[in-house]
Amino acid sequence: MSSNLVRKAASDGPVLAARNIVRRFGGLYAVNDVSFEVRRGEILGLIGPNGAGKTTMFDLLAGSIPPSSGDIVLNGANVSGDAPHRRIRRGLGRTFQIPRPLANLSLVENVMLAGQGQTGESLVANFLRPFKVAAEERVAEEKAMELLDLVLLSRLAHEPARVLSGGQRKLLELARVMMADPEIILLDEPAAGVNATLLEVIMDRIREINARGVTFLLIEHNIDMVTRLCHRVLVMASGQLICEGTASEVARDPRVIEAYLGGAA
Ligand SMILES: Nc1ncnc2c1ncn2[C@@H]1O[C@H](COP(=O)(O)OP(=O)(O)OP(=O)(O)O)[C@@H](O)[C@H]1O
Repeated sequence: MSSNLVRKAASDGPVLAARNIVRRFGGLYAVNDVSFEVRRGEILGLIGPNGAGKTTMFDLLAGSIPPSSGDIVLNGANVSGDAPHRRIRRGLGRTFQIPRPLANLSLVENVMLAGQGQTGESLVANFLRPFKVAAEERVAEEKAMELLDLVLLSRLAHEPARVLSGGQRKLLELARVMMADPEIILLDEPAAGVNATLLEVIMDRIREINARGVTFLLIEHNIDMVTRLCHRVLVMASGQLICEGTASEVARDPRVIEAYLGGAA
């Protein structure tokens, strides 16, 4: 892949930061005063027992829901009030636990659809500037093919997405999210429902994309994957951040053991 598929860092500080984030659902504090920073270039894991608040935290970071209080800072800019598409433009990508590609479109079309701001998106522009639109589409297709190559799916590029296994859908999702040149990708349970062989491929691809300068924050229940992949790990329980450190540090922490064995910390 050419290096121009990875955008240049906008600043030297943390890529993403949560500052005293609170999110209530009625009387329930799903996220309760959580602060952390995602360092540029790292693979950071977010773990915790069921109901800890991890998915809610992702929804808050991506802008799907607003915080009750606190701030989200992306590349030094406070984006707490920004809609998801504005955060995508600022370099934040997100994948979902269960990817839902458009089943009847080819893989390359699915990846191209994730592209941003092409002239062809406007009907008027399409009519007035057909050559520009065609040229942009060619560039987008080339980039989509490069990304499919990166996730080892290029031989299936023109097959409909419905032929893919669960694990291959996760790889397609990685290519889709890369189409917008993210600086950081939020990965929601990349190992869920994936067979052991494909899991190795997914880990290898995440490492490769990370080596090209993309930062990752990932929610994962597969502790083996977290241990092998993540440079650092955050642990949430009952809406709070209870511990952070390397995988082996957090595994030894009594608060983490208590959270997993005894329910809430
Ligand atoms: N839209 C909502 N309305 C009400 N309560 C919610 C809502 N979303 C999440 N919750 C509650 O917030 C808490 C945190 O849920 P969340 O899904 O963020 O946990 P999680 O750590 O992602 O869990 P899991 O590992 O099971 O996915 C839970 O008690 C959940 O029931």
